[in-house]
Amino acid sequence: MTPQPEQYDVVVLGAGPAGENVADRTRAAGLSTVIVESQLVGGECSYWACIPSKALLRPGSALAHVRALPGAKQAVNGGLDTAAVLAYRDEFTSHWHDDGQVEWLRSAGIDLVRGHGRLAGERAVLVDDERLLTARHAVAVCTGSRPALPHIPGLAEAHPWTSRDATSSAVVPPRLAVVGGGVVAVEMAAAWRSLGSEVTVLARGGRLLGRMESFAGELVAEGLREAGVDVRFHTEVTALHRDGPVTLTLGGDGELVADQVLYATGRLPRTDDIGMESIGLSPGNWLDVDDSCLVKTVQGGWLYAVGDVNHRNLLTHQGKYQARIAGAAIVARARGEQPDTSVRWGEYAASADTAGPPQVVFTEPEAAAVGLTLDAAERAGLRVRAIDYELGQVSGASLYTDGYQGRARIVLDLERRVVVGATFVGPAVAELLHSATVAVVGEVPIDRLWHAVPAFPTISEVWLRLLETCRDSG
Ligand SMILES: Cc1cc2nc3c(=O)[nH]c(=O)nc-3n(C[C@H](O)[C@H](O)[C@H](O)COP(=O)(O)OP(=O)(O)OC[C@H]3O[C@@H](n4cnc5c(N)ncnc54)[C@H](O)[C@@H]3O)c2cc1C
Ligand SMILES: NC(=O)c1ccc[n+]([C@@H]2O[C@H](COP(=O)([O-])OP(=O)(O)OC[C@H]3O[C@@H](n4cnc5c(N)ncnc54)[C@H](O)[C@@H]3O)[C@@H](O)[C@H]2O)c1
Repeated sequence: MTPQPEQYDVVVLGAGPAGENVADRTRAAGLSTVIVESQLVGGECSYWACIPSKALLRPGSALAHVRALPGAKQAVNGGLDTAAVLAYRDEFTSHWHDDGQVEWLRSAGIDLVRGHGRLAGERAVLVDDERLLTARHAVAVCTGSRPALPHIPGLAEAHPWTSRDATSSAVVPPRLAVVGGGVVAVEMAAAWRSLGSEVTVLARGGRLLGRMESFAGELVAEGLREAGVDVRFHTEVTALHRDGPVTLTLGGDGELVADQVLYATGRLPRTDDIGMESIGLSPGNWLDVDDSCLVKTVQGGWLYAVGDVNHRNLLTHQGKYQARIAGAAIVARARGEQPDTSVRWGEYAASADTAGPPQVVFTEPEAAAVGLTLDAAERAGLRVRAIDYELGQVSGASLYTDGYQGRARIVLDLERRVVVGATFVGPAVAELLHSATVAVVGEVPIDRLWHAVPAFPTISEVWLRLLETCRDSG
């Protein structure tokens, strides 16, 4: 029997950072809003991704900085306290309980329905076949993504770790093999190495962090190797066999035995079991959206897809940004307005998604980038120039740690004389990134940047050095 419909203005499917922020915006504007969640309110980010991974990484990076600082290093008598690091991580995930986030929903006036939601035709979501939620104005699909595992003989039987296990394990594997050369691979390799695992990274390509400038991957590989990680390139895993430990067969390069293997080989959309067929769409695909996150192939202006599930940028801050834009568009359309989603940097267009989003990789050294790489800018047809500077030559950096190593690059658009991309790699560069984001998004003319004076002696003085290098080299 079909349950009685419960009508809301907005139904949000998935309570990760994207879903929470859509709901926040629509509810704050006075639209009745319900959110459906099958696991924990807060999503992957809070419990199996950003938060636990950064809690695992931070102690190792703090220790590395102290160990590189004369006077302070003498105070260090041992390594990390593994139990204390894992306890710190567990605190940050609230021991995998979502009471705090449920309370936030309640205080914001957003209704929560727990269970697995599926679209049930236009403007309707059926939860566990028990409750039927209908939406007067919009349904927002915010179901996120999950790890993609390749088809390799023996992989399923080897019970590999995915990002979920790598961020929540209570046990440090003595030997950890990490397959992949992207962000999850390098961050988790760094974290578990700092906790004592013998880590081997198996990258099938010739570099790490393929979406960043190539020097970022090179410096991160160097940092991993200095920490004792065995980083191997052009290495393909062709089969796995678990017999207690797991044996990985490496195409053309023998075998590797490990206690655990992490597969960090990208993501798939969680759209395979959300009722896509009920609205004429195929399950299992990323949802293609316009700049206000409205699903392009669905008529009637009621279906939005926000966050990882639309594949624009798989990052929490971009999902939250899209949610603010989509929320504004839903509210405007609910008021009968026609929001103009074509205005770049306008209220209803997630333009920053396509300008190159900011991202920090929290390894040691950190890699932080925003906007276009030199290659991407050239491929986009821009006439550009890269300006590089060694970060270790900046006073603030040399004071930060002894023997500071790092590099900065800005990509300058020679026609418009604005910065279209920036990359910083080095210890503690994460907090530098927002200065670059403001310069890129604000399209600040390089002549005006001379007046943005960085304080002495901070690492930010690299901006001045980059401008001087640009001037001196014509
Ligand atoms: C190890 C790791 C580390 C990361 N670190 C960072 C970082 O430092 N910074 C950063 O910006 N990004 C990071 N990311 C990426 C970030 O986690 C994602 O971009 C972000 O979580 C996406 O948010 P979302 O709301 O789209 O989806 P999710 O966080 O995946 O949330 C989706 C929610 O929907 C629920 N759901 C799914 N299907 C249904 C259904 N049918 N019914 C009901 N509920 C459903 C899920 O249970 C989940 O709670 C990391 C990712 C990984 C894997
Ligand atoms: N600090 C952060 O911002 C942060 C941290 C972690 C994850 N994330 C986000 O999460 C997303 C997922 O991260 P990820 O590292 O899983 O994906 P990714 O796309 O960054 O990297 C996937 C890696 O796996 C490799 N790969 C793919 N298929 C393979 C196969 N069959 N065999 C061997 N290697 C294979 C790719 O070449 C690549 O090196 C990313 O888009 C990232 O933006 C962000």
